[in-house]
Amino acid sequence: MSTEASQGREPLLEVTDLVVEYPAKGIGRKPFRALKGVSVDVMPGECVGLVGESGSGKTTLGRAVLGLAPVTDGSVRFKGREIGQLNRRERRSLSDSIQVVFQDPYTSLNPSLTIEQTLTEPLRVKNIPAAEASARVRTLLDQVGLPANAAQRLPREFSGGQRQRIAIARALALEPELIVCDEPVSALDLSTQARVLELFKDIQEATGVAYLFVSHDLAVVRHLSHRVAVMYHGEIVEYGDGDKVTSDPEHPYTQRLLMAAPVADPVRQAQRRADRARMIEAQREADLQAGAA
Ligand SMILES: Nc1ncnc2c1ncn2[C@@H]1O[C@H](COP(=O)(O)OP(=O)(O)OP(=O)(O)O)[C@@H](O)[C@H]1O
Repeated sequence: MSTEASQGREPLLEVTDLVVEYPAKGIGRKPFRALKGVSVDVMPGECVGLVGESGSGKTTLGRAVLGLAPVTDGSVRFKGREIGQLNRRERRSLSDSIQVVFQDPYTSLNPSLTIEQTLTEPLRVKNIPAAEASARVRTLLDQVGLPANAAQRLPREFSGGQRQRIAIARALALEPELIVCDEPVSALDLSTQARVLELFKDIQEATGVAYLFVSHDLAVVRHLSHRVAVMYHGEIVEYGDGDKVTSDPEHPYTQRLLMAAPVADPVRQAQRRADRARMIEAQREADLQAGAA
């Protein structure tokens, strides 16, 4: 099913029968199959919500889209190209086209860089002249609802919601076509969540960027997803129109999710996600450096 705006167009992202296995921990043990044949697609300018409980495989799917998961079988195609078969130059260009926003705005920003430095870093790698980069920073700050004087300040001077706006601005710096949003509002209080979700929506309307929006919270994905995929134990059990899936689900698991309480141990969950976000960021930076070399 496609959104009205995207009818007749090719998918931006096409994941087909994807299997991801993590290596066995210990001799004689089997690899752990985190994704068991997952198919999902995202059209240009669309938001596809990926919802499911902790451990269902959402982050693994997001990592596979970024080319960072051990794909055992199936395919991940971006604009028709198999991600695993890209050469170094193509991978670098993919890093520009697919960006990521993580859950924790406290750990995803470098505390020693000013906001201007944070936002110009990806532009510097692309050899964009300093004056042009500065102008771009002003535009990005405006786009995410922050004042121009935020540029000279450090992340610690901002609230969680403001930091997430900065992380979104950084993701937008290279004008990506797709942003993988990995629980981007889960660390925020409810009213801040609502404002940041509105921002995601406004940005999508203004720029036409597509989102793969990962969340454990059905209420969050409902807010901006055109389509919703529900994950359970490494499989997609329900996939379709966002309103339908989030208000009148067919699968018993989605029905339970609709009634479910939030995560049992949010502190542990946040810690695990922060660790993984750091790992993903380090891998992407290593990729970028390797590409720039
Ligand atoms: N690097 C890894 N090595 C081994 N197993 C892993 C690895 N990363 C994730 N897993 C396992 O794969 C399964 C899916 O994990 P994943 O993080 O994708 O789920 P999730 O739905 O995003 O959960 P959460 O919301 O808690 O992050 C889990 O059982 C997890 O323990």
